[in-house]
Amino acid sequence: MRWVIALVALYCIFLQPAWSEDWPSYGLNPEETRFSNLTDINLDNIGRLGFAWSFENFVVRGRTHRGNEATPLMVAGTLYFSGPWSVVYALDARTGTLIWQYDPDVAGQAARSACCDVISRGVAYTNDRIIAATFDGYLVSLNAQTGTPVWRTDTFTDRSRNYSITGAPRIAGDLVLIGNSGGEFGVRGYVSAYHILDGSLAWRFYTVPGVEPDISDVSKMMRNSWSINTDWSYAGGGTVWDSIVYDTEMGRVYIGVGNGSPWPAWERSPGGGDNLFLSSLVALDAKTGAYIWHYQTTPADSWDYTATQQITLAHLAEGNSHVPVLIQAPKNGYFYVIDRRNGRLISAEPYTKVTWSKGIDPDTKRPILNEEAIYSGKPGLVRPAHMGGHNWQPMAYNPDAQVVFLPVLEEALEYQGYEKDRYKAGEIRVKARVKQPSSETSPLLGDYGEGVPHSVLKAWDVALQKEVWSSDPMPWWAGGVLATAGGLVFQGGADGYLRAYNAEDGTLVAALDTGSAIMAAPITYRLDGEQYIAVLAGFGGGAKTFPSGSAPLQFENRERLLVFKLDGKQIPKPPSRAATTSRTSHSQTSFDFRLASRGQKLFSDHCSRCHAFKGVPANIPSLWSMPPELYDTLESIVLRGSMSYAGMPMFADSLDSEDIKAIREYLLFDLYRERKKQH
Ligand SMILES: O=C(O)c1cc(C(=O)O)c2c(n1)C(=O)C(=O)c1cc(C(=O)O)[nH]c1-2
Ligand SMILES: [Ca+2]
Repeated sequence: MRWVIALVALYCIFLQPAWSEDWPSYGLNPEETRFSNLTDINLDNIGRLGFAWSFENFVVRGRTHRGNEATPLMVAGTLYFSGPWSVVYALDARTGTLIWQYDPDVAGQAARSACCDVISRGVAYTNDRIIAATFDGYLVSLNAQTGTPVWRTDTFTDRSRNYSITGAPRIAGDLVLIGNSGGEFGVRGYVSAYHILDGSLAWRFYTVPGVEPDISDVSKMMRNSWSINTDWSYAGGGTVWDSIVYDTEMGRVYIGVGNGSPWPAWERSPGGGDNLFLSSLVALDAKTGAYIWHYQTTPADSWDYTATQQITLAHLAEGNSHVPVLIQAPKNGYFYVIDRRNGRLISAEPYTKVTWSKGIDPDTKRPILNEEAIYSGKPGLVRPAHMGGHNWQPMAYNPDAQVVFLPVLEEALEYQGYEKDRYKAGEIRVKARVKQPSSETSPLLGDYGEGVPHSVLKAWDVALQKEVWSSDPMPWWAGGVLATAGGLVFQGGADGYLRAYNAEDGTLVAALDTGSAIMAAPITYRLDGEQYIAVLAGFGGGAKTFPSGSAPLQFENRERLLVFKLDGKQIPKPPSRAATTSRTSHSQTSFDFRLASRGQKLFSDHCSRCHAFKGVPANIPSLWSMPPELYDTLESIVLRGSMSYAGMPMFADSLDSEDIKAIREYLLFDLYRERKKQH
């Protein structure tokens, strides 16, 4: 008996992975499980969790606070993370003292290419280097001790298109991999691998065909899945904007590919076709980038059903053998288990209510399309909605229990085709719009429409492909997840709570009110014998307006890093939110109604993708509550970029002086009308 214990002890000392106390990569380990083996904080003492310290000194431009989506890294006592505008921070992980900060000075104009805020999901660490990707497309290697740049390389192939980067780079041996974003603007997706040593390009893989002739069998295979009438001025889409995973066992990387440009397949590729590799998982040789296999989750996608969501590597029993699998819950509502060796679909089951499809055909392994989801010539009511049943918010996987803890979005929206296609560089090019189900369509949802939108956390048995438990509903757009061997699952919420659940049965065991909406995933680390939980807070990203029940309706939306430990203190909250009322003392009293009505349309086409409509609370400043003098300087702001540093880009390529007069007329007329009503 004693030698068994000794062996176990030896195992613990020597075979414990090196990352047991650090958090050295985006998903904790190469498999990206986000399951930590730390147990100091556990089910018995979770009630004692409290506040340790916070870091609040983020680079903020102008009045606009942005979202925080990064997963911090903790390596040898230092925390590394990226915030809005791709600024990288290195902090003492015990105290929160800033060690260095690297600001890549992303041009404010780059915000023009943001579908979903100027955010960043994190950095990579390897051999005393921090590798960061900037929103405007550069990959930078920094000395981890000092933050001094070692090399910097431009990852964009075509700067006339609206590419951006929000995803975290991933390390694969001596290479670093990075994709990009812009699927909503008309770009051609690709992933690039660079040598860590000097930043030189090792390989690049395009996810959709280009305009050049096809030389390889893979590009011919892709091409054959697109119509010959494809309008390549949209460039196809297929951005690799989030998940890339390195399989150390097989020397491969798996990439998750995004939606097409434009969204409706019938507009994109008239005449049909699956449009490879949109909405697909693709396996590539890590050293060369050569194609190995793919599995397309949503053939001919028309709903922004990206397959960019987190990919986690696992092993599952199948008969008598152990199969290396990858698991993913993409936006489209199905949970996939795929054989890593060959891309074979092992199983797929809906993790939320799904209306666009009636299941996966067991023979063809393809989804069975529900024709009602097609919105050509009529609205299509679809669940999940375009933000997905699951978005970028990371999930966690306990490999022993074979259970995933998944942040799920419950939402249904109505899609409509949108003729607008006045192609100006820098405009959203999706040719579709989404709206709340109308009185005409919502009865069609039946019980599929109940209580949406909201968030839930689900425990999902990967082997059985079924739900184990589900949390109570939370405000929409809840955060990423961390699971620990202490029997706990952590998740932040838009309502500002950091919650801990009993992993086995989903009982809520702690709920700490931080006053700050949390979208990012928590991490945990251990230093000097003390376990910490750290999470970035701050609302933004693809969620533009503050959801009902969310913290920023009550407290100022601020970027924060919050760190917790046992027997901590009371959590300080941000200041109460200043009331934002429509107000101006502008003196204009007579209006040109035709001009104002044109302005309303221009606002909707160009401004509303960032600025919310009147009365809707959001973190991008409202155009209904500007200081009066700004209404008279709109032209210099919009056409000459006088506020571009703050992230209000120049629109001289798509709007002119007459347009600005119209937008101004609309806003001032609306404010005047309101003032009249009040008197
Ligand atoms: O197609 C794309 O290139 C692309 C990029 C991004 C991004 O990089 O943030 C998002 C999306 N799509 C997207 O569809 C989406 O729902 C989304 C949410 C968020 C976010 O940060 O909250 N980004 C993105
Ligand atoms: Ca997208």
